[in-house]
Amino acid sequence: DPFIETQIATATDRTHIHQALRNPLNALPGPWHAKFTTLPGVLATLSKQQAQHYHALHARFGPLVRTGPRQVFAADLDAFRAIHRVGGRFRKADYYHYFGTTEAGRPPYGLFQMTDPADHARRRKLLGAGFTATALRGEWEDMVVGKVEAAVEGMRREAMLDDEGEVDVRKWWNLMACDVISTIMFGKSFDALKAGRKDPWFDAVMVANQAAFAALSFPWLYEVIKRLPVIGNAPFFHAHKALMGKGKAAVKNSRQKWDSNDGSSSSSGANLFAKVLREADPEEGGRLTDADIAVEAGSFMIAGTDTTSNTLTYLVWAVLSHPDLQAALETEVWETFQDPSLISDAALEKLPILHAVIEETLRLHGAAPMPLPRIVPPGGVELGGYHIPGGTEVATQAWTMHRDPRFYTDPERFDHTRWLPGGECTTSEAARAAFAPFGAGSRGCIGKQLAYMELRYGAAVFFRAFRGCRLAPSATPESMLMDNIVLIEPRGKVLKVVLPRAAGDA
Ligand code: HEM
Repeated sequence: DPFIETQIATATDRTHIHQALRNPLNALPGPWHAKFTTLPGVLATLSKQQAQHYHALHARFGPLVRTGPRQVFAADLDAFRAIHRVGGRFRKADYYHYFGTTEAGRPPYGLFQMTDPADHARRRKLLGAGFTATALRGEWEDMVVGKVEAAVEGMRREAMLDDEGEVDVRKWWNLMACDVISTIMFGKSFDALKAGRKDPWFDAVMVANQAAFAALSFPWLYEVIKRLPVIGNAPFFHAHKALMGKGKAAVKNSRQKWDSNDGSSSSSGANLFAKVLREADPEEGGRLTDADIAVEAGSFMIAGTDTTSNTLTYLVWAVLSHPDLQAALETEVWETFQDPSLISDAALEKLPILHAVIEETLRLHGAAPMPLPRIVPPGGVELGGYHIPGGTEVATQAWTMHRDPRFYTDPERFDHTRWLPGGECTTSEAARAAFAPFGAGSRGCIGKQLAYMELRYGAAVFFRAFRGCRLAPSATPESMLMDNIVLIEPRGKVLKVVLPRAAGDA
């Protein structure tokens, strides 16, 4: 069994002490145990301190740190550029195979999970056309507006029913982001906003993620337990089946006739794939099987929901924590759009304060600041003055790049003025180059323009509707501490805001 062979090879590699002593990575700075194990990073991840753990190692050991027998972290601009350069030969680590809706680590892989550069380039070409700003504005902007307005309306309703006038904005941003991406992927929204709660599909995602993490971190144990009678039947090992089952709806709606989709349930129900398949040349289109569509639909749901909604949540938190900024943003959106019919994504993009607030939120609270592991190409590379052998895993993380005082003055401080004309993020080449909330290069976020559209509309419609809102007493800095396993989330899980009583009348 090739799988068992790989596991034995990996385990032997980890435990062979004499091999560890000959490793060229021994020249790199790092904790002593990095020669033998990656376990401290796994444990930090389990305690939701993934990016923070590696950040602390950078603070202690510098921009290049060895973190495991064959694992290195880099936080230098040159190293970052080399690793993520378009056309560069660093491929994604196999780790990504564990982030899908299929059985842990098993194909078929979606765009996010693919590690083979040629496979990825083909798939990206096929799907990418649907995610440019122009395509999104032409095909989905009205739908996004509808979902954002429904979320803000839901917040208003919930606050009115609450004695203190409080509402959990994180919940509503999450439902909004879910309905947006499900409409694009499935042709029909999951209707989370209508139901007022997350679709049960996400429960299966959570269980599948836990199984994937177990399979990745403790492969032997996982494979053994999975094969045991009774316990091997536990939902933990089978959550992926429900996810793939739901994916069939995406397949069905990819066969619908594509015409300008308004995203409502009454439209044809055509989804992104209907357009992709219609426009791709038959040979390329033919490469997208039913299973591929089901996998992509699920994978985009995962990549496109909590990311955007947690970023919007932190945006509201950051703005309400700075009353002068709140007043300035409220005035900007209110005065520019006294006539709400003038609001459009293209117009929102031009608002300086809104733009600056979004960028600064993405710098300090971007939802995906985690390590992005890549594999050093055969022959090895020079990084930060050290030779890194081919096959080494090397990771960069936005968490550290975005908090580096070499690139940003007083980096931990939320200061949107950095992004205003003349601010350091518009004048400093290094500040711009280190900013990578959506990753970089050919594996950068395909949903970046959609995320910006949701962030712009979400923030503008919210601060226009709820002028003078404030943080609820429960929204303390402790409750908003960032936990991180891949994505960030507030430790308190909710962000409660007190809405003004006559909110939304405007
Ligand atoms: C604020 C919101 C978002 C943030 C911060 C974010 C961040 C990221 C990052 C850092 C990566 C690179 C991962 C890596 O290199 O390992 C990525 C990739 C990706 N994102 Fe996003 N994302 C966001 C929203 C979205 C949305 C809305 C979608 C859905 C359309 C999406 C879909 C994807 C996909 C499919 C990839 C893989 C792209 C590829 O490998 O070609 N993301 N995202």
